[in-house]
Amino acid sequence: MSIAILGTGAIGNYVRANTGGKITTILTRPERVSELQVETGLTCVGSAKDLPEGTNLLIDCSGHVGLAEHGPTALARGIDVLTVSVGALADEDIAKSLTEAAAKGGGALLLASGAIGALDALRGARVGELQSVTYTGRKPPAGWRGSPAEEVVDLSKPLGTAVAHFTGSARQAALQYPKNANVAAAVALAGIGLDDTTVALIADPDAKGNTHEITAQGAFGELTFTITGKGMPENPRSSALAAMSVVAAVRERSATIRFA
Ligand SMILES: NC(=O)C1=CN([C@@H]2O[C@H](COP(=O)(O)OP(=O)(O)OC[C@H]3O[C@@H](n4cnc5c(N)ncnc54)[C@H](OP(=O)(O)O)[C@@H]3O)[C@@H](O)[C@H]2O)C=CC1
Ligand SMILES: O=C([O-])CC(=O)C(=O)O
Repeated sequence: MSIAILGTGAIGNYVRANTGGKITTILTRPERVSELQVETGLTCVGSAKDLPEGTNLLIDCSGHVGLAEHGPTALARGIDVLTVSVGALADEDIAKSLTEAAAKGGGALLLASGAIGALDALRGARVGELQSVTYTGRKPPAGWRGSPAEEVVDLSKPLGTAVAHFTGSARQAALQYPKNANVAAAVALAGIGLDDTTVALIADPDAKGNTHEITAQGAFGELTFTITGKGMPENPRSSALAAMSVVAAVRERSATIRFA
């Protein structure tokens, strides 16, 4: 298996450090190719067109823009793309370009479970009638820096109480919070879709970590799921589990017994 990675931030570096040398190529911004090559000793390229022949997996840990820029080219070359940037699919143009490239080239877009769980249960539950799914994302105030939460609440001052700075659909959440609501999109895509999944995003001074909660009702019964994830030291906005879920997906790719 020949694997490339896009993104050398908190998630990308964790993934590279925990996949036992399986990642041999870094796809980066063109201006960073030489510097990263010296720093890592790996093959570095500035475009998905230049990924070495034989690459069969590109791991995207870069965010929506990186997936939109490079995903279609990789998929059109028949390279599978495993992504954490799930919320990018809320943009209909990006979703169309990824879908068409995958259909043309035969690569598959693989969605990492990321910072959340219970997606397997939602996928099963939607086979029966799934009536409602809600997702609530709760992070300490610092976890919302650089997001539209700053237009609603002053994150530089101590918050006395929890503030819900967004309520709406998973599609709106994913489009407005590209660095914070990939989980909302994943819940929606596993369940009743981006427009019918109800989302609330909360800055909470008492939050013990990045808390994600799902409730669902349907023919299967009822589901409540809560996880409080630790933020990554390099980027408290991103939960460590998001990076771990990518490592798990890479490890399981070559396993003969694995979850379907
Ligand atoms: N599915 C899930 O559960 C989760 C998904 N995410 C998603 O993962 C993304 C990455 O998270 P994290 O690692 O913490 O973020 P970081 O900001 O730490 O790292 C992002 C990395 O991606 C690179 N990058 C961004 N855009 C491009 C581009 N257009 N071309 C090439 N490289 C690019 C950055 O490079 P540079 O420094 O040059 O900008 C940087 O190396 C988040 O933005 C979010 O969308 C995050 C958490 C959970
Ligand atoms: O890492 C998290 O806790 C969730 C996150 O940022 C996202 O969904 O984009």
